[in-house]
Amino acid sequence: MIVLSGAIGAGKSSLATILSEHLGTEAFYEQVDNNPVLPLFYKDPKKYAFLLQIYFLNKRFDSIKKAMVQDNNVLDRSIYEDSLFFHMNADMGRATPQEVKVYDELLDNMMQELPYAAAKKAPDLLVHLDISYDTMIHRIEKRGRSYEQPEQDPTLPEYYKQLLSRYDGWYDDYDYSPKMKIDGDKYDFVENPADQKKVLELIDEQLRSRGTLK
Ligand SMILES: Nc1ncnc2c1ncn2[C@@H]1O[C@H](COP(=O)(O)OP(=O)(O)OP(=O)(O)O)[C@@H](O)[C@H]1O
Ligand SMILES: Nc1nc(=O)c2ncn([C@H]3C[C@H](O)[C@@H](CO)O3)c2[nH]1
Repeated sequence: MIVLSGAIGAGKSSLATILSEHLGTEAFYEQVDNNPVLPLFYKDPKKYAFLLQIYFLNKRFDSIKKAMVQDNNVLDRSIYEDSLFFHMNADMGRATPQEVKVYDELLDNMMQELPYAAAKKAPDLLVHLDISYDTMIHRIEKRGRSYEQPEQDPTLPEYYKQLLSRYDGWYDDYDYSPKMKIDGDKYDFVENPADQKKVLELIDEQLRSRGTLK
């Protein structure tokens, strides 16, 4: 299983489609447009942060179990980033220490079950999409989900900046599997075929060296 990571609008869903088509495998997507809790969270984060987190945890676990059945299936966000989101929200006062404790223990407990539920516990490769704040805002505007737009809520730019700064440390500390970083500002793998080819080559190279691509 290949897992993609990156902030909001980094291009994970787009790359999951491109990469899985390239490898002839299946992509597993985060529940967004059909997620009933996400718009509630953006409207009232304090009330819904914990519920949203449990929603994502449940869906993510389900995707991991399905994705791990075959080499090189692609998951468009890691379960470890959910924890990054939740701890950031908790530090902003949107979840109580008790909720954090319940979440952390539940996550830990569920992760211990993974080797029984799936073939392997960790991904074969993490592909991190690194983007700047300007790119992030541009992509969020381009995609146009209403509840994510900065003009809906003046606190969102600060939320996005915090998220990006936490991602830097998160990637450096990540050690569950081999990892690689793609410069999401530099490579327009959505609209530029030469960039797309280059990004796929970079990932293929890593997969070959790990023995999951012949
Ligand atoms: N490398 C890229 N070059 C140009 N446009 C891109 C690139 N990556 C993504 N986009 C565009 O940016 C928007 C967001 O991309 P996408 O939905 O793939 O991001 P994501 O990382 O899955 O976001 P989220 O975490 O919110 O689910 C889309 O409109 C997509 O077409
Ligand atoms: N609070 C919170 N916790 C998560 O684990 C999480 N994962 C994703 N998201 C939000 C970001 C995008 O708006 C949208 C799509 O990624 O969903 C999250 N929000």
